[in-house]
Amino acid sequence: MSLSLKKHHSFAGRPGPVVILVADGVGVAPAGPSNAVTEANTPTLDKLAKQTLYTELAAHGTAVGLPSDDDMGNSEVGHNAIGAGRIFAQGAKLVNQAIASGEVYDTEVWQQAIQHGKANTLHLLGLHSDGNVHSHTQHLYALMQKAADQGVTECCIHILLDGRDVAARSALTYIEQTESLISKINAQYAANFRIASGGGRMEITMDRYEADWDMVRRGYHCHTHGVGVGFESAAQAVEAMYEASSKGDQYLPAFVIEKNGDPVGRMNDGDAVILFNFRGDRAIEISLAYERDDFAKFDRNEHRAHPSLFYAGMLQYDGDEMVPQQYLVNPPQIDRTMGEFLCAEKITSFAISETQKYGHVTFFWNGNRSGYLDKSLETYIEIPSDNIEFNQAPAMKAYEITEKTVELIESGKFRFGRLNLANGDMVGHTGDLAAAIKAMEVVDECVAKIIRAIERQGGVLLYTADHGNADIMYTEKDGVRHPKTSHTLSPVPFAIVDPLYAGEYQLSPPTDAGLTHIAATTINLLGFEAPEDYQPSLLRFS
Ligand SMILES: O=C(O)[C@@H](CO)OP(=O)(O)O
Ligand SMILES: [Mn+2]
Ligand SMILES: [Mn+2]
Repeated sequence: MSLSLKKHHSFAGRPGPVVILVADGVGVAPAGPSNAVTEANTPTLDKLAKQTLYTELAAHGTAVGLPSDDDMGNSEVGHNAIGAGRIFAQGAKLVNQAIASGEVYDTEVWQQAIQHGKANTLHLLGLHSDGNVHSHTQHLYALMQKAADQGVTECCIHILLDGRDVAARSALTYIEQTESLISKINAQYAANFRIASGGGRMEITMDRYEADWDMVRRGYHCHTHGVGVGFESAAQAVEAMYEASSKGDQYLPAFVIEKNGDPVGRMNDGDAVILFNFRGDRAIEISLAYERDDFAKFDRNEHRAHPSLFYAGMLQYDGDEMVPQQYLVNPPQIDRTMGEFLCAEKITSFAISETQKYGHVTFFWNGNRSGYLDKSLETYIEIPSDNIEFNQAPAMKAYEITEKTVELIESGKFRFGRLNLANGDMVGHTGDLAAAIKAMEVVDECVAKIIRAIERQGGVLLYTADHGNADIMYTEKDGVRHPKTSHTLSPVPFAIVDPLYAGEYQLSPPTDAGLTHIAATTINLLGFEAPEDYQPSLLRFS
């Protein structure tokens, strides 16, 4: 199918650029003391929610290609949906299907992993929860059971504690479930399955967008060479770390399970390693560390020589850079994204965010493609994020992103642009209500500044979010508040700020309006008819 767009039948577009502002993690939930969005003083956002050109969009579950409507949204599926204008079955669903059909075990990669596991040891590494954003323990359990059924007796599980997609201190629940399957398998097959190492996902292994390679270094040495504080069991490790500080699971340090002072599961030559995460952003760096011969981001031989391993991912996390080379399930094939259509029409555009969300407005936006679609038309800008817990600096880099965005809008060089303000999400994940309120006030100020630039240029601003987070900061049970660090199932706001608006169109959202409807809407506002197979525009033109 061709990538060219037809001129719109009635709307020629505005003189200034169309800009999409994604306020990451800012959903719409009932007002109340746990809602940082409504508790914050946000005059600009309040005004947007009251205008006629305002609606709310579904941002979770089947509307964004997840297995069920119990699945909260996340940045990957949210930005994929906004950029692609259609619903694609996402990693979580594709892995469920491949496991249910047994297809995953027919792959050459699985069979080779089993050969290595039978001759040596199979290592399964990944995020250890049922959050279904990066991974799901049911996937881990299916792989463990199948490996055992196929004759693997030596298997090490390396667990990354979550507390970010699930309750802040829920690691012990998942450890208990995993230990119980381990006991069952070990009894059934006289096998030696065991948890070998672990640590909090924001402390080791799962860095993204090269924000902090040291995290990956710590995780690599922990899982591979057994470097970390030693404990007799994972439960004991977590209990001891809970005693020692008030940190949630995501921030707990690296630990190693030892027997008589020796790690129970170092990686050795000839072993197989499977990373069972399905989402890409936080899986790419550790994959590079395991599979690239010329890897140079840190010294893998610092403690012991880097072993020769058979490495595979659950999915291929980056199809352009082919990371990893070996994988079990084909990733979603997201084609014909909005960016490709706009480039084909020679529309100039910018994308900007800080490191933590930079790949969201580029890689995820473009259907998981690395790099520029067309460098002569696009400008991508990354403002470096700080490596701290973001409740300590809830403004993050929002002011810097805003200042640069205003400059890009006013340069007159761009017809389209998108930016992501990370605050609602990254501060929301810390579970710190006061900081999240502050974060929302910063977002409000930044939105106001961007609106003024749009007004000066006669452009259009689309204000929205990719999923909820800051809109529910705690839950309450028996009078006790439990911080909620995860995303929410909330819809997200969608407001059009069009200073030259003269009634040329009305907002007319279908009942199932979701993030995938933004692309066609944007294309209309740029003066084109949307591609026929896109989810329909939210606008009706008179
Ligand atoms: O931090 C992350 O990796 C996820 C939560 O697991 O958040 P987001 O989808 O907003 O990037
Ligand atoms: Mn997000
Ligand atoms: Mn998030």
